[in-house]
Amino acid sequence: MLRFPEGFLWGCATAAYQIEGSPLADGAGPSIWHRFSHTPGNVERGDTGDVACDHYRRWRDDVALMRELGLKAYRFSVAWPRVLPDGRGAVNETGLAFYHRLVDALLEAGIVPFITLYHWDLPGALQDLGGWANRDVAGWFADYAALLFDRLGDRVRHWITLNEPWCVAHLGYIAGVHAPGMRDLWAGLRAVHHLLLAHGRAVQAFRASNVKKGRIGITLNLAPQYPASRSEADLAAAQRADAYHNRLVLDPIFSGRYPELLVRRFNDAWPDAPQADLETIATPIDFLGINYYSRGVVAHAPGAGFLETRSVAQPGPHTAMGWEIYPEGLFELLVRIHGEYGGPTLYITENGAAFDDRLEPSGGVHDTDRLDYLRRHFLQAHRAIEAGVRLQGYFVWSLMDNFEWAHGYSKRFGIVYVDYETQRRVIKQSGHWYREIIARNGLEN
Ligand SMILES: OC[C@@H]1[C@@H](O)[C@H](O)[C@@H](O)c2[nH]c(CCc3ccccc3)c[n+]21
Repeated sequence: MLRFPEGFLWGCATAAYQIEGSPLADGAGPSIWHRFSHTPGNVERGDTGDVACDHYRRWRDDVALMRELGLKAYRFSVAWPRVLPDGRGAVNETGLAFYHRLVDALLEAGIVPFITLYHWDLPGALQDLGGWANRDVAGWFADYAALLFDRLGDRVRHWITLNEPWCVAHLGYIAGVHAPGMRDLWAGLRAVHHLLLAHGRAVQAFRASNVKKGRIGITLNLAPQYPASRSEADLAAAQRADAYHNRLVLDPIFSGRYPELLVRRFNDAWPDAPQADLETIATPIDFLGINYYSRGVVAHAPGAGFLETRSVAQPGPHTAMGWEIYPEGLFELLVRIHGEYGGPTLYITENGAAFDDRLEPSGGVHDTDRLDYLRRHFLQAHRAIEAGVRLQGYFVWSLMDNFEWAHGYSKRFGIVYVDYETQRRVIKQSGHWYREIIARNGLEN
C-alpha cells in the first residue's frame, strides 16, 4: 500500500464557463467565451456554455456529489463577468451571492475550497478595450481580485490568480483557436507579459488584504519537452520548446526574468519588459499549481515559425484528445521544478484524461482506461513525494464531464458522467475507485 502524506488534499477541479451555464443570468455580463462560442465556426457542433452542466442552478446537488465522493478539496473558478458585469466598476451582488452560497456549502461539507480567480472567461467589455493585450488589464484584474479577497477571504484560504497564462495568450491571441480568437504574435506576447503583471499585482493585493492565514499561487500548464532523437539539432529544438512552453512563465515568476533564448528569437515582437514589471511579476507566491496531461516530443524543423520545431507523434497509447499517455513525465516534471525553482510547495491542480465513455444499459460507465490513466499518474506523484518534492494535493480534471472549449461537449474528462439530455450525473467506475483512494489516502502498488 502506497500511502500519501497525512492531510494530502485529494480533490477535483472545474471552471466556471465549463460547468455553470446561465452565462447572462441575474445581471451577469457576457464573457469572451460567450461571444466566441456564439460565433459560428469556433466550437465543434456549434456548442456553447449556455447550459453546460447547469451548475449555476444545480450547485447544491453537485456539492452533495462531491461529499459522496469524499473529496477533501474542490478547485473551481469565479466568473469575473458574473461578479463585475463590465469587468470593473459596479458589483453584481446577485452574482457574488452565488459564490458565497457555494463556498458556505463546501465548508459545511468539510471540503476545502480552492478559488481560481481567472479561468479564461474575461468580461467582453474589457476585451472591447484590448483585453490582455492592454496593459491596463493588470489594474482591472488586481481590483477584481481585491474585491473577492474582501468578500470571500474570511472563508477561502487558498487562491489561484490565473489558470494557464500561457494558454490564454498562445491559444487566444496567437493560434486563435480559443477566445478571443486573435492571430497576432505581437498582441500575444504582450498578453503574456500583462497576464504575468496582473498575477503579480493580484499577489500584492492579497498581501495587502486582510485574508487571514491565506495562501496564494498560480496554476501553469507545464509539459516536459523531449528531443525526437539524440542529434544536436533535436536537442536544441527541445530546449527551444521547453523555453516557450515552460520557462516563458516559470522564469519570470520565480526568477524575475524572461528566457534570453526567447527574447532573441522573437526579436522585435518581444514586448517591453521594464525591470519594475519583472519585480512585480516575481512577487513571492505560497505555492505553484501544475496542470499536467502529457509531454512534448520535438524535432528541429528549419524555417518552421519562430521556434523552428515540429511535434513528433509517439506510438504509445493516447487519450481521446490525441495526447500521449506518459505518466513518467509527471515525475520528471515535478523533480525538475523542485530542483530548479527552489523546492516550492506544489499542487497538481489538474491531471486527467478524455476517453469515449459509454453509459451502459445497466446505468454504469466502465471507464477503466481513465482509471488506469489516473492510477499510473498517482504512482508517479507518490514517487516524486518519496524523492522529496513538496506535493500537498492533487485535483483530478474533472469532477464531471463539461464544456471542453473548442471541442464543445464531444470530449468527456469527468469521473462523473453527465447525460446532457437530462442533466443526470452518474459516478463512473473511476469515480467509485477515486473515492476509495481518498478514503485510504493511498493506493495499492
Ligand atoms: O483540456 C482539458 C483541460 C481543460 O478543460 C481546462 O479548462 C484547462 O485548464 C486545461 N489545460 C490543459 C492543458 C493545456 C491545454 C489546454 C487547452 C488545450 C490543450 C492543452 C488541459 N485542460
